[in-house]
Amino acid sequence: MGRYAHLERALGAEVFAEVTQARVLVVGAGGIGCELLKDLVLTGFRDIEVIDLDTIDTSNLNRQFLFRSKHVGKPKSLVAREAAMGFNPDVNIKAFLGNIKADEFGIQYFQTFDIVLNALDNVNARQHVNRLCLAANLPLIDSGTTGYLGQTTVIKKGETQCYDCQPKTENKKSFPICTIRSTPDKPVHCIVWAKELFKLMFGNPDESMLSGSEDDFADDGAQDGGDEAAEAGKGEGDAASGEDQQKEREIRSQIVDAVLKAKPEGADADDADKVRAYARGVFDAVFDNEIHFKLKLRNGYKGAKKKPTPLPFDEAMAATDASDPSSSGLRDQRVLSLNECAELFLASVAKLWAPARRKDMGSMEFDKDDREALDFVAAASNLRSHIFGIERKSIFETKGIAGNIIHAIATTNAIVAGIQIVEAIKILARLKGKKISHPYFTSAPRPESSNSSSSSSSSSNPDASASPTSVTSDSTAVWVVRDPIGSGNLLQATNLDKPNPNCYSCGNSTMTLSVDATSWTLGDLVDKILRKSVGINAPSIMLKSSEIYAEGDGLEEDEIELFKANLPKTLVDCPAGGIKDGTILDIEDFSQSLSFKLIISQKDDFDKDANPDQFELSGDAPVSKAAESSPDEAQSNARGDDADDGDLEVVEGPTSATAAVASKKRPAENAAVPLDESPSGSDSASNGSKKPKVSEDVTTGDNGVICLD
Ligand SMILES: Nc1ncnc2c1ncn2[C@@H]1O[C@H](COP(=O)(O)OP(=O)(O)OP(=O)(O)O)[C@@H](O)[C@H]1O
Ligand SMILES: [Zn+2]
Repeated sequence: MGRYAHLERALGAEVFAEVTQARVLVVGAGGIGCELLKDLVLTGFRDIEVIDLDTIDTSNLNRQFLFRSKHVGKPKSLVAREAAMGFNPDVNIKAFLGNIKADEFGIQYFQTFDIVLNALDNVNARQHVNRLCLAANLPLIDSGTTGYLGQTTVIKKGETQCYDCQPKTENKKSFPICTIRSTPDKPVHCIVWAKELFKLMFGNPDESMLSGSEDDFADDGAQDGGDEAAEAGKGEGDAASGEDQQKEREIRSQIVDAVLKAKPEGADADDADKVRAYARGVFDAVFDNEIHFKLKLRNGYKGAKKKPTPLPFDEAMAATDASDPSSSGLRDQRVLSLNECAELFLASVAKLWAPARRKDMGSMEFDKDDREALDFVAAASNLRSHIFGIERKSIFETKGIAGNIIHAIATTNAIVAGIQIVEAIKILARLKGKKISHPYFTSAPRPESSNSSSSSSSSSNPDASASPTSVTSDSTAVWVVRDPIGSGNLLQATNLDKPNPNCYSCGNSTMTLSVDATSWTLGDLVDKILRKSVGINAPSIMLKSSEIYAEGDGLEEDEIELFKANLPKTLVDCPAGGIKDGTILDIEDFSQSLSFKLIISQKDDFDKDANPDQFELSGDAPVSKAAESSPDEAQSNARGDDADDGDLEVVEGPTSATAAVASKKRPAENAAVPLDESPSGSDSASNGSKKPKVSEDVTTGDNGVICLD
C-alpha cells in the first residue's frame, strides 16, 4: 500500500478502503477514457471494467496516451487495459470491445457496479447510459470537452438532473443555397461548396446541389420572392431574370458535362494523363468558365460582397504567392499557396481515381479522416476562396470546419477526467456514509449566485446539499473555462440542478418492470401491466420509434390486425428488435392524455409463492398531463428530430452533447460549453427523420436574400 500512502492520508483509511473495493464502469476508452483509466489505477481503484466499440486510429495518438503507433488498428479498450495495468499489475481491469447499447450490457450488468464514469463522444450513447443508470439507480459522472472547454456533471436518480432533463438544442447553422453557389463570403461557404463538388465528382451526383436539377431551379425561384414576385408579373426585371436563368442553366449544364460526362471510363481511368486531363477540365469549368460567364449575366453575382475573379488554370499554376510564412513547416498547418492548391487539386483527384478506390466511384461520401477527400476539399475550397477574395485556410483548419469538429486538447481531457475521479470519490464516500478527511472533498458547492450566469430560472439543488441521505451532497458540476474567472480560476464549480419533473427519462412518468421477457407475451404486458396495474384504457406502445401495439379510434383495419398479431409474441420476439433487459418502451394513452416510459428489467427468479404473478413494477404511476404542456416537444428536440420542413442545415461547431449537462448555470464567460462530440455524428439524429435530399450542409431559402440561381 506504500505507493498509495498519500491517498490514504488525504482520503482517510475508511474512504480509501471504499475506493479499493468500488466497482467502476468506464464507458469509452478514447481521449477522456484513457485519462480516466490511468487516474483510476493511480488513485487506488482496483475493480474496473471498460467498454469501447472502436479501434485505435493514428489520429488518436496525439492525446490518447495509453496508445502507441504499434497499436493502430487494435481495440481501444483492450490496449487501454494493458497499458493501465502497467501502472499497477494488481488491479483488475476487464475490457470489452463492444457497443454499450448491446444487450449484454443491460440493467443487470449495470447493477453489478457502484458507479459509472462516462467518457463518450455522442448524445445517443450518453442518453443510453443515462437511462440505464437511472433504471439501475447508479450514480453516473458524465464529462465532455470541446477544445479548451470542458465540463463534468454528476447524475443521480431523484437527486439531480439527468442527461435528458434539459432538452438539447442543436447548434445548427444554415446557409442559403445561393450563398454557397454564388455569394460566398466566408471560408466555410467555400468548404461547403467543395464538399458539394466532391459529391458531384465522386459521390452520388443527384445529391449534390451543384448538379442543378430542374427541381433546384424551381426551389430557387421560390426563394427569389416566391409567389409575390411571380404575380407581380411582366416587368423588365423578370424578363432579364428569365434570360439570366436560361443562361445560368447552360452554365450549369456545362459544369455537369465537365464533371460527369467527361469522367475517364474503362481503360482511360488507368491512364494518368487522361485522369489529369479530366481534373483539369473540372478545374476550368468551375474555377474559370463558370465565374467568367456568370459575371456577364445581368444579375450575375448580385448580392456578392465582392465580385469574383475567374482563375485560369495556367495562372494558378504560375502563381508565385508564398504559402503562409508565419505558420509551421508542417504541410497541414500551413496555408497553401495558390500554386500548391492547384497542384493538390489535380493530385487528389488522381488519387481518388486510383484503382483501389474506383469501386466506390459514384458512392463516395466525404469523410474528414479520408486523407485524399480532405486534400481535395481543402484544395477546391481554397481555390474558390481565392476567387472570391476570402481568406484561405490550412488543411488542418479545413478539416475542422469540413468535419464540424473542434479539435480535442489532451490537457482538457486530462483535467475533466481528474475531476470525474474526485467526484467519484465524493460519491463513494457518501454512498457508504464515510467521511473524507481532506477538506477539498467536503467543501460544499459554492453558492449559485457567485458563479451562475444571468439565468435565474435554473434552480439549484439545496435539497441535495442539505439532505444527509443524499449521495450527491458534496457533488458539483465543474466547468473548465478558457479565460480565468474571478480569482484566476480556470475551474468553476456549480451546484447540481434538481431533476426536471417533466423529464421523460427521470421524471415521475418512468416505471420499471421486472419480468421474464422470454416467457411473458406482449398480451401479458398489455393486460397485466398496462391495463390492470397502471390503468391504461387504450395503450399505444412504441419501441425504438416503431409502434408495435395500439388500440383506440382512428386505426385502419389492417393496422388493427397487425397489432393484434403481436399480442401472442413473447416480449423478446416482438418486432423492432424485441423487448428485453434495458429496453425502454414509450407508452401512451391518448384517451387519457397520458404517457410514460416503461423500462424493462429481465428477471426470472421470482419466488412463485410470494409473487405468483411473477413481475415487479416500480415507479410512480403516470398522471394525466391534459392540462400541462407535454414533454413530447422536449423529447423530440432532445432526440434531434429534424423538423421536416425541407431545410438543409449544417451543424456548426459543437452541439449539445452538452447542452446536456450544460444547462443554465454555466459561467457567463463561457457562453457555450459543449461536450466532446463530433457534432456531425449522425448518431444524435437517428430517429429516421427524412433527410433532406440535397445536402446536409446547405439550406434553401433565407428571407430577404435575392438569389439569382
Ligand atoms: N455506443 C458506444 N459504445 C462504446 N463506446 C463508444 C460508444 N460511442 C462512442 N464510444 C467511444 O467513446 C470514445 C470517445 O472518445 P473520443 O471522444 O476521444 O473519440 P475518438 O473517436 O477517439 O476521437 P475523435 O472522435 O476526436 O477522432 C471513442 O473511443 C468511441 O469509440
Ligand atoms: Zn431527467
